[in-house]
Amino acid sequence: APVEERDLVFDYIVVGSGAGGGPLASRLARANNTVLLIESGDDQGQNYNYSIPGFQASVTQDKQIAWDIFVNHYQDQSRAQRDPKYVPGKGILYPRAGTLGGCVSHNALIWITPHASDWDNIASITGDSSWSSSNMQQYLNKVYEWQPTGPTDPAILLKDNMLVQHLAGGAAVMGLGPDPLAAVTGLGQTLLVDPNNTPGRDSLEGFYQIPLIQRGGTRVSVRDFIVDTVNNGSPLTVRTNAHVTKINFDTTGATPKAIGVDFLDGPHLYRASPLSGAAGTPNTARARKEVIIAGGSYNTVQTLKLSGIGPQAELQSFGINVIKDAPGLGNNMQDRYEIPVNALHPNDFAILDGCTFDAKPHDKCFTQWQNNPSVLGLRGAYGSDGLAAAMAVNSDYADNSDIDLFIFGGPVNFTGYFPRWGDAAVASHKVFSWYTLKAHTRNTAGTVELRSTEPLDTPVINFNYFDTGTTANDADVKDVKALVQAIKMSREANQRYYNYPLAGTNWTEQRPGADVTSDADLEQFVKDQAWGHHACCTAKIGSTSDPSAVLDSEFRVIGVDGLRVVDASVFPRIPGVFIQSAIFMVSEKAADVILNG
Ligand SMILES: Cc1cc2nc3c(=O)[nH]c(=O)nc-3n(C[C@H](O)[C@H](O)[C@H](O)COP(=O)(O)OP(=O)(O)OC[C@H]3O[C@@H](n4cnc5c(N)ncnc54)[C@H](O)[C@@H]3O)c2cc1C
Repeated sequence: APVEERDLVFDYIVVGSGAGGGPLASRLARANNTVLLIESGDDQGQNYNYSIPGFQASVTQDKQIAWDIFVNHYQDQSRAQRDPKYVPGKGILYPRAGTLGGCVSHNALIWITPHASDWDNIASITGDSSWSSSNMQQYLNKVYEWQPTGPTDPAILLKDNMLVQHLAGGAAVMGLGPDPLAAVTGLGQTLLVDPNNTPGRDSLEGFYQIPLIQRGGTRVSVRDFIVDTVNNGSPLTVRTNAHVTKINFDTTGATPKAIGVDFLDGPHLYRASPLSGAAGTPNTARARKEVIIAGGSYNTVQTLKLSGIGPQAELQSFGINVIKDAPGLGNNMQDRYEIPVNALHPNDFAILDGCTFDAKPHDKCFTQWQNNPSVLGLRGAYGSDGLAAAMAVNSDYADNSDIDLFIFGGPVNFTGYFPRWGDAAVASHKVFSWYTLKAHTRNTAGTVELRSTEPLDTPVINFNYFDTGTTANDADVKDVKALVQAIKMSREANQRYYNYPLAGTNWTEQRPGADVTSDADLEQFVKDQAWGHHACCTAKIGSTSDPSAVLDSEFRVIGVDGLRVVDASVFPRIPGVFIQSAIFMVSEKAADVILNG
């Protein structure tokens, strides 16, 4: 064989370097296995959009990083059009990242660890007690070996009196309102409370700081763990600018066995990238032991389907040779629902003075961030992701005692995702948003289907929101009503702002808007304008007797040898409040299962 081909034989091939693939590939290589990590994007670690937490909105627009995926919340286009974020002919923008570190390299950095019930549910579905919450704790400890976390320094927030007024209003709604005369110091105390490390935190309502994946005000995460793994001499080969098109199987035995992948070399090949257009150069790699797919909830499904694993009828309709009928693949997709309350002031928030969010010489906040490289408290607004603190709530519609509403606030004009949303989020310095993330959503009706057999095409993604999705046991009604409760709490926080007269100006509500008051109108607002960004569960782990399960409890694709999936798609039910910590833990667990059986 030519030298090149011999070079591309590894113990393990991992496809995708995000939350699922990055830690796993690093761990396998640190245990002295040769690993090929194939990533469609490239390394943007030196790009300020990556490293500055305050650029978490701008980074999703960075052409070097962005995968602009468009999805349908509703298939009925007349209904879809009710959302001002809708783009005719395309749908709703769902930002993804094609870069080293995956979406962890462009996300909002928020670090909230999963609920115990998330893991105990998998243990109970599969009968595999290694998924119990008590056993999963060790994997969180392993994540903390490489993942630093910490909140924004409260001192930064407390310098802005108008911001203090708003946050104190939120604390007051949660029964933790400081004495109006000592709002700054009282709020300072409240903001020391860590939502991940408070006893009983899964169900403890309160007002919390928001931990971020950062060290000293710089984003640090999966990308850095991968780079450190290469630099410490572990046998990890990272092949960036390489897009996997197909998994190859040996079908001579009784069970098909994954033996490698075909891929295309070249930058920005995937058509979700604004820089796409090139066709790439075909290449192939072989795995001695296993192939692990970690392309994320959309791309893992696409890659498996193109390779002959998926619902038989769908594969046959595209003329794809069926390796394994997996009726559940691409179904069961879940996501949060999120919704804002935006309040507009006549004047700017002081914390944003001089911030132009472009790292140009006139960007005073950038200069401050750059001149104080390691002291978080001195780095100013850009050391934060702009989201200051959160109300954690168990809504009246929750199925158990776990927190199911996370209502976070900050001086950001956030209304969801649409083209150039990142510019809109920071262009005005006059808007405060309380914005709710609904955890433990009940809709499992989302789907990812092939658009064509062209691997560089994006798939067709339907979320089937609310009443067009899961409706059994009033699932949709309860989710809507919980979100309406959150809007009311956000509005109450904005009212209580006036209890803390620190010279903040009067606000007017931009969205939902003063005229949207009845429950019926608020419910309609939620249905029209909610969005999500934690898509998951498209290749679920399940009991081997469940025909819709795609993976067994050890991440193996059921009915195929040498092939696992390790990313956001593996969850049977959407975990916790934020998802990256749960995926990192899954990735560490997968490494343990593969290395130690
Ligand atoms: C805008 C945004 C903000 C977010 N904010 C937060 C937050 O604050 N906190 C939180 O907990 N979660 C957040 N999330 C969610 C979280 O970042 C993702 O859920 C998580 O990164 C998903 O991990 P993954 O491994 O499944 O996929 P990804 O992280 O998307 O990684 C998949 C990787 O695979 C690569 N890939 C895909 N297909 C191929 C192929 N065929 N060949 C080669 N490479 C391929 C992609 O380029 C990508 O790098 C956010 C998500 C978004 C979109």
